[in-house]
This record gives sequence, structure tokens and C-alpha cells, in this order.
Amino acid sequence: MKNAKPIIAIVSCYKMIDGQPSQAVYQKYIDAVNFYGGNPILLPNTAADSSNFEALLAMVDGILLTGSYSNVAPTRYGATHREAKQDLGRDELSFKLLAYADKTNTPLLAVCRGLQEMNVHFKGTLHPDWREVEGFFEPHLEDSSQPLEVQYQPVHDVVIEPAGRLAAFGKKWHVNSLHKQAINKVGERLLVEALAPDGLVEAISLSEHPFMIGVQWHPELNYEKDNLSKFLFTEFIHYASKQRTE
Ligand SMILES: N[C@@H](CCC(=O)NCCCC(=O)O)C(=O)O
Repeated sequence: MKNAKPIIAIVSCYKMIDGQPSQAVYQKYIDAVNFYGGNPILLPNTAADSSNFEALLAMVDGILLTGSYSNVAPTRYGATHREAKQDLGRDELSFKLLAYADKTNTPLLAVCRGLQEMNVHFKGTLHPDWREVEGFFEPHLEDSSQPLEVQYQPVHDVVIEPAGRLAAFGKKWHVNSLHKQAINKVGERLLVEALAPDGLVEAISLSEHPFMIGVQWHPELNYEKDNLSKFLFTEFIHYASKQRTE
């Protein structure tokens, strides 16, 4: 019998684990997809090279681009600074998945680095370090010396744009924040969905798409309790389920 649970492809990241090159996804992303009724599968970066990429993605009902401590290659948005934390394989797969999701209307949720990839894919640019931008003052970057539960605590508000999709949730929320890069020029066809009080773009969506939303914060934390996390994952899995049955 066809499994009614939508299959959600989660992009992996290159990591050295036990001294060996690996592909990895943090458990919290897998758990959040499971909790809201999705069927998570992990996509290694090599899926981008696969000659049957489209055949592989034909089995997928939704795509999740996770956060990552690595950064999008500067050359992808015309920047020239040296990037020490690259994951070129992740870039390649994420950009291919974004193009596929746009072409096929496949639901896609982009988190943190995922939002940055989404913005660059649609010809936007990034600030390599928001701390060097005059006017940004909210605590957007975590204190990595703190325990993880402190790093992922909500630290600033996001003000939701009334004309966007997130407006169905409400006007404002308090979110965590763990990022050094930030949206500079917003990509083509993208709608700003939420801003931090200092004007930093915190969420975007692709207009004329059933569900393609990127958020700079981490909804996969507290996915069971946080109301905005519930809203995002419920909507994401709802549209992925529709994709599966249509
Ligand atoms: N590297 C980018 C994006 C930061 C990011 O995704 N942080 C979270 C990584 C771990 C996780 O997925 O929770 C930047 O610094 O802006």
C-alpha cells in the first residue's frame, strides 16, 4: 500500500566523524519531520551528481534545507572574500533542490543556512558578517562557549509582515538566533515574510509557490512546544501531503 506519510528529503552536510569524511544531519531535524507526520530520508551531497536526480526526487514530497555551520560559497553571489567554512557539495545539492522545488512546486522549508541558500539561488546576496553592518544590533549570533540549550534560547523578536504567508500565524514572535551571515539584497521573486527589530531579514517566501519558506531561526528546536515551529512544520507537512496525493 502506498505510504500515506509524505517523504521529506533532508539535505546532508559534509562532516569529519571519527576521523572519516561523512554526510550528516542533526537528529533534531529528523525528529521534527517525524513528529509532524513526515517520512524523513537523508540526501547525501552526491545525490546532486546522480544521473537519476529527477527520478530520485520524483519519490520526494517535500525538501528540508537544514542549518549548517558552513557557509554558502561567496562566488555564488559575486563576493570575493575568503570563506574558511565551505561545504561545496552541500551548496551543489541545495541549489539543485531549490531549482527542482521551484520547477515542480515541491514544498520546501529552508532553515538558517537554508534560507541563505534560497536567497542566493534567487539571485540575492548575503552579508558575510552582519556584525560589520551598521544598524544591526540584535543578538543574532550565538555564544558558542555556552551550553547548547543556552545557545538555542529565543533571543530576539521577529515582526511578521502582514502581506506574507506567516501573517496567518500572527504579528510577532520570539526566536532563537545562531547566524553570522545574513540577507543583504533580497532575491528575485522573494517576499520578505519577517524582520528583526533592527531590520535584518528573518524570513522569506517564494511568491506563486504552494510552500517555499525560509527562516533564519531554528524552528526544529522545541518543535513540539513553540507555536511558530508548530505552524511552520504543520504547514510544510500539510503541503507535502497534498503533493503526495495529487
Ligand atoms: N553558517 C551560517 C548559517 C548558520 C547556521 O545554520 N547555524 C546553525 C548550525 C547548526 C544547526 O543546524 O542548528 C551563518 O553563520 O550565518
